[in-house]
Amino acid sequence: MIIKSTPEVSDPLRRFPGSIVVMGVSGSGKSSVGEGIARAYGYPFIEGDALHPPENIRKMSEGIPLTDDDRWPWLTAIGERLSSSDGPVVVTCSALKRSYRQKLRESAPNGLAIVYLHGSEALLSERMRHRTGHFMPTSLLKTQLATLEDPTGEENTVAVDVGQPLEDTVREALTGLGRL
Ligand SMILES: Nc1ncnc2c1ncn2[C@@H]1O[C@H](COP(=O)(O)OP(=O)(O)OP(=O)(O)O)[C@@H](O)[C@H]1O
Ligand SMILES: O=C(O)[C@H](O)[C@@H](O)[C@H](O)[C@H](O)CO
Repeated sequence: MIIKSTPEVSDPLRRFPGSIVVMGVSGSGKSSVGEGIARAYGYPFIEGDALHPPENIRKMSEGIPLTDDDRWPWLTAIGERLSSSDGPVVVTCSALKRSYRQKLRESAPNGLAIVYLHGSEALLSERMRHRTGHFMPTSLLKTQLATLEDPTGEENTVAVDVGQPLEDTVREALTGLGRL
């Protein structure tokens, strides 16, 4: 008897053809997971925090939350990287509000997937407390969570719970991207 193989429901190595934004509040794992996705796909990795104007970094370091006006030039800089890139890239950006994500989507010429990393406040603050040499104080996590507009259900969006080992988080993100 010949058993016809069914097509894979989800192939983690089926690469999303456009760029990918890895989003979430501070400490949700954007850099770690973004690097993992970029490595798996062979796409360049862009650390969104490196595109902040120095004044934004100074504010956050002092425990002052950013405003829309602070974030807009930063989102523009990230959008420029998306629009000027020759091929798809993976970029990290907290992208807390729907309007911010809309701006990023409009900047990506070949479509944009969003990987949304989420976890409990207790878990995220614990991870932030344990990392060293990062400018972002744990005290800002509360305002990050208060500002966050959940992207679940938006176009080309994959939500991943980060309450699991990093490799599993990356694998789940790749599986979700493979389904888009
Ligand atoms: N399953 C996991 N998924 C993601 N990150 C994890 C996981 N387990 C542990 N971590 C750790 O959580 C910490 C926060 O991750 P990371 O710095 O990548 O977050 P981030 O969202 O980029 O933060 P920020 O926006 O503040 O720069 C790191 O120390 C990372 O190693
Ligand atoms: O949107 C914001 O309030 C900020 O940009 C932050 O989210 C940081 O960029 C980042 O996450 C660093 O910890």
